[in-house]
Amino acid sequence: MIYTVTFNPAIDYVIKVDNLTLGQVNRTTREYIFCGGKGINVSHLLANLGVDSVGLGFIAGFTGDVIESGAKELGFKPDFIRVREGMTRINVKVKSNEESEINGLGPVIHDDELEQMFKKLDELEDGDILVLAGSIPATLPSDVYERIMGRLQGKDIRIVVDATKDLLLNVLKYHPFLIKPNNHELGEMFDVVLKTNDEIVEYAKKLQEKGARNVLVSMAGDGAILITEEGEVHITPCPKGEVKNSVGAGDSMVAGFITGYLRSNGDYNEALKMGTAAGSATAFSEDVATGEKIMELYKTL
Ligand SMILES: Nc1ncnc2c1ncn2[C@@H]1O[C@H](COP(=O)(O)OP(=O)(O)OP(=O)(O)O)[C@@H](O)[C@H]1O
Ligand SMILES: O=P(O)(O)OC[C@@]1(O)O[C@H](CO)[C@@H](O)[C@@H]1O
Repeated sequence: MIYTVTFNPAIDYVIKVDNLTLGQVNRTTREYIFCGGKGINVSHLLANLGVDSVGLGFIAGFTGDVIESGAKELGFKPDFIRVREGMTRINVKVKSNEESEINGLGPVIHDDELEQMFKKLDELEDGDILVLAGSIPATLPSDVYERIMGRLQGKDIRIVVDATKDLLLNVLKYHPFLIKPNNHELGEMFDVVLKTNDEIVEYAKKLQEKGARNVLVSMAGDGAILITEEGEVHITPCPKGEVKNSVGAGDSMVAGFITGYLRSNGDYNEALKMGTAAGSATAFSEDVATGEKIMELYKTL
């Protein structure tokens, strides 16, 4: 089974505003509300491709209820832990002349609630896939991803981590199957600005030296570079199209990659192709892309 963990789910409130002006009343011209958070987006896209998954994470308050019922509608099994303090956040994504995001704090997670999550994850079995994606609420210890991976050591579980900076760097010693920084995040980890594909490959390999197995570096409209555990470098451009909402493109890429990898019995070219199709299909959609849209783009790659 594939399990996704979203420590800090969100309702994404995506609004379009003409010429956003700070300090004034602005009015939306379009608005959308989606169930979000990185792991949830991964489960959503997997469901759109007909792949089953279980969504784990913490929810709270009435916004948490929306996430729970939303998950069922989106087609994956919710197994969230309801926490007692605070509420699931609402993240605001403003599309104007520029794209801006305001991501909320999320609820307070107490030690006993975190322990419940550890217990659930202890039940994972050989052959399962675990996706740890997104930020963690400020009330949680910053080594929580490391602690999860440490507990699962010794089991044959492929772990995918989509996180930034120290959250990601600190788990590399546990040899995650896949990590997916974007090119900017990769540069930030080493305090450099990466401009060329050669530089991206060089720094992605440094993450492998630290323990990562496969490193997938996404580059928004410029495609992606995969460095496999065998040291092969695959570079893929991405399809061109009208970008409608790139929120969740990275999560879609992760879900597409997993689907392509599983369906082809471990062919990394296929995984990258499906990942690229899924990422771009979401960028060209208002919400996480449908299976039809993904397969349409996949055929063009
Ligand atoms: N403008 C675009 N045009 C075409 N494809 C895109 C575009 N933006 C994203 N994609 C697709 O989605 C993939 C992931 O995008 P990106 O690098 O923006 O991930 P990310 O930074 O993790 O995204 P996010 O945090 O918004 O989910 C890209 O490799 C590409 O396949
Ligand atoms: O605050 P985090 O956890 O880093 O990111 C949360 C988030 O921006 O990521 C998803 C897109 O990748 C959105 O659905 C969600 O709002």
